[in-house]
Amino acid sequence: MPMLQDPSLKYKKFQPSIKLDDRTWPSNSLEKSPIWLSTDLRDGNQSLANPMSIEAKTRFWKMLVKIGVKQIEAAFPAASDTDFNFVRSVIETPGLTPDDVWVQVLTPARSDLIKRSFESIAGAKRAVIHMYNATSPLFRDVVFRNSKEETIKLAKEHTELVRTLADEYSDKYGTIFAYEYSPETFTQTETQFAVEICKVVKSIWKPSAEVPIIFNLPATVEVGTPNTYADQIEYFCRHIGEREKVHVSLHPHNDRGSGVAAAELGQLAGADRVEGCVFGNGERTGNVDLVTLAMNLYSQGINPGLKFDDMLSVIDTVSQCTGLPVHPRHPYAGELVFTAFSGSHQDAIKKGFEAQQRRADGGDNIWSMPYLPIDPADIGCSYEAVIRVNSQSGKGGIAYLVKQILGMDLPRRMQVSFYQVIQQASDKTGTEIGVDDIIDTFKRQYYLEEFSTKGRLALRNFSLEDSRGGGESTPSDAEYTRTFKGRIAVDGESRTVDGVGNGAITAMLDGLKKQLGAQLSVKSYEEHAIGRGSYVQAASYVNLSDGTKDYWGVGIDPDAAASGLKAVLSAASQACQDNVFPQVQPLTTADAIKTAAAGVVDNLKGGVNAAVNGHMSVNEKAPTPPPKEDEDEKIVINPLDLTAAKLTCDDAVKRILTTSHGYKQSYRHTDVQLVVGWIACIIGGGVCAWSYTVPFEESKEAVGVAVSIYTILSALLWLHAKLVISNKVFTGRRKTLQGRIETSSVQIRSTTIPASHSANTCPKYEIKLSYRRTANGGKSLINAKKSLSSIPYPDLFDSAGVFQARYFWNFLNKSTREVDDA
Ligand SMILES: CC(=O)SCCNC(=O)CCNC(=O)[C@H](O)C(C)(C)COP(=O)(O)OP(=O)(O)OC[C@H]1O[C@@H](n2cnc3c(N)ncnc32)[C@H](O)[C@@H]1OP(=O)(O)O
Ligand SMILES: CC(C)C(=O)C(=O)O
Repeated sequence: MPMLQDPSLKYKKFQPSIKLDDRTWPSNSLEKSPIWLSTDLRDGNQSLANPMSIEAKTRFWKMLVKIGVKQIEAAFPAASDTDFNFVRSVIETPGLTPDDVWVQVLTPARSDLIKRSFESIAGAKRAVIHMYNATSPLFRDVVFRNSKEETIKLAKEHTELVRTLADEYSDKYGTIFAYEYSPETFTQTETQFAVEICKVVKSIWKPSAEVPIIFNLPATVEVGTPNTYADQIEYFCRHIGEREKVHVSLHPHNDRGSGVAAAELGQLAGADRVEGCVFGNGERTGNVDLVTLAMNLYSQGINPGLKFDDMLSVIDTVSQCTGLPVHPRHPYAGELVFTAFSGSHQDAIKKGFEAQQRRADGGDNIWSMPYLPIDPADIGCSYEAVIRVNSQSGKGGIAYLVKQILGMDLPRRMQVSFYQVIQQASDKTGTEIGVDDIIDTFKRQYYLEEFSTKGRLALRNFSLEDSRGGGESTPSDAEYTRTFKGRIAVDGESRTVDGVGNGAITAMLDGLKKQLGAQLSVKSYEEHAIGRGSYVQAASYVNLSDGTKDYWGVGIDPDAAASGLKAVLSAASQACQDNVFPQVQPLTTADAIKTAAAGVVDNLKGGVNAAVNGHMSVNEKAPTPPPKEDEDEKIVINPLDLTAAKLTCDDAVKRILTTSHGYKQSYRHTDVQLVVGWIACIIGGGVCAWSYTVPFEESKEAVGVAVSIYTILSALLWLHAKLVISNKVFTGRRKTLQGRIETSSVQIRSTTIPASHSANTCPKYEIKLSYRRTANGGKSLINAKKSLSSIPYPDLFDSAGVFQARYFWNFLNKSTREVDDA
């Protein structure tokens, strides 16, 4: 059937029954959090194709308690045995329901169902009996065929029954009862009539200010704009009377998509309490979303009283218990809600983070960030998700990622240049380019880290000599010259290069011109430090020109001059690809193979030279920055003490995996050891102490048994340490959201090989890594791998025994990347 040209032939405009010209709610603002009631396990549950099992409800309940909900509608206990038994279990299971949590149950105004509901909450500490009957004209006429008087009578008589039973159960079990009454379909009910029926209910229940009666005013079906709801709420609040003994509660549904707005305006209009579901599950379009409401308050600087600092685990629990996914655009929780793909958004966010950091350094922590209403870190989301790159992205976003991951702050013009490289790749595939691909491309393009020997030109070693002219006096710039002498690998073949200039870079360019015929000049040069303290490195960016085309190069080195020279060779290597060096012929395939082989040989030679000369050639290591905590702390050990060296590395493994990689360490093995150890001590010590107080004849048997138990437990402890813990230094898990929730678990064992110093072999730190990635709560295996890697201790500790956290960080990252390639 087509949509109607004139929908008024079928649909009537919603007309509220009251006119509130002196409404005050538009001038109010939200200042505090409401009382929250989660109806996930009732309204949320009754609307599922497959209602939750007791196990799922229990898991959900625990999560609700953990995030701080104090009133939870557990079930419609008269509906089914599952619901009834679940209510029994939250009351009877020790530790499941803290003393300050109210267990709420729902019943219609029907005496058999009310009685059954009371049976379900017998023995509860605090219980809310929630009774409803529909009050709107449509329901009165069509569903119940009741007059207004009969409708009031229904509510009155069943409230009397609730009152009687509440007194009875209270006397018997000491339960504190609250009563919630819902004139169901409130928004479609004449508001005056809703007030009238609630006044009758109140007069029977006789509430107190200590335990107020709850009048829940549901938008059972959302039929009007949120302002009409707010008017109805304000009218109700003004006319209900004894306001201090009444909690006005909102129960918005979301049929028009404005459930959140209705709940917020309803609070402005005087409501004290909100009923809803986590992520807005519930009948049809759902109940109002508690996460959005709470986080809206949080983003205005108001503590919502609910904790969502581990949003991923909340998503995990809710989606697994309900079988409903969270939409990627869901406010605050969706996979994409803190992510920018588009260039102008990325640019603004990049600048925003830089400005935020500057303000934070000056002590101002107020969040003020383009496009991001809250700090993703507050709800446990990583910044890595903030910027993702596709064909809509711009230079700013790409530069942001390079800065976040490599610590390199690219000059503006270089951002444009590298952006073009990424743009081309992204245009070609038409898909998103992952962060790893961007970083990999960056390192390949500029010959960094593992690609440092892949350029056609690479620095082996060098020396710089100053010549100052002018005798004793300070030389002028014109008099000051520098001589560069060094070995440069040209397609893997070492050549001597020397040249003179007014600085290191011009001196090297002079050498390249003389020995390789390269006509290159510097257009711009910038450098900055990466890291702090003893880990500081220089990052250099140089822009060279051959007269027609520009080439960018990057260098990183602890020594500023070496970093500048590496940047020159990085740019010159690219110029080589364009054949601007007459003496460097284009590579043939055979050449390429030779070059690759020479690269390997050079690496080996480098190692030998390093061993002989006591230092590495300058182009061999350019590690990325370690986590900040590592930079702040300088760890020094006796470099000959292999145990200390191993322990330092073990500690670094734990620190890096928990901070940089976001793993949560599991302490299960330690807990087992502690518990068994304590039991052994308590039994052994206790029986020994007791045996002193009685004659030997009486105690000898018990002492014998205690000694045997102690010995067995000690043996078990030893076996557990030997066989299960063995060399395990880290076991951890982390959850990530990649369109679905994925769980990665990692286990690392470490050893020193060989275990002691030997004349022929350099001692190494070796790690065995086992990795598993699963989805679907562990049911679907995505990736499971093992790897073995090692690194010589002399690479990790300098001659003074200072731990090189940066190198270790690179080593560990490389090892984890090898297994986590899915
Ligand atoms: C807006 C809401 O979300 S309200 C909560 C809704 N949740 C649920 O319904 C989930 C649990 N419900 C159930 O398990 C069942 O519906 C029960 C146990 C409550 C009742 O089951 P049944 O007795 O089989 O009745 P049924 O489900 O068909 O309900 C409709 C009947 O109840 C009657 N009814 C509804 N409310 C009342 C009331 N307050 N007093 C008396 N009768 C009522 C209806 O008039 C209808 O009676 P009829 O069959 O004589 O016409
Ligand atoms: C029982 C009532 C509060 C209800 O769920 C509704 O009206 O939506």
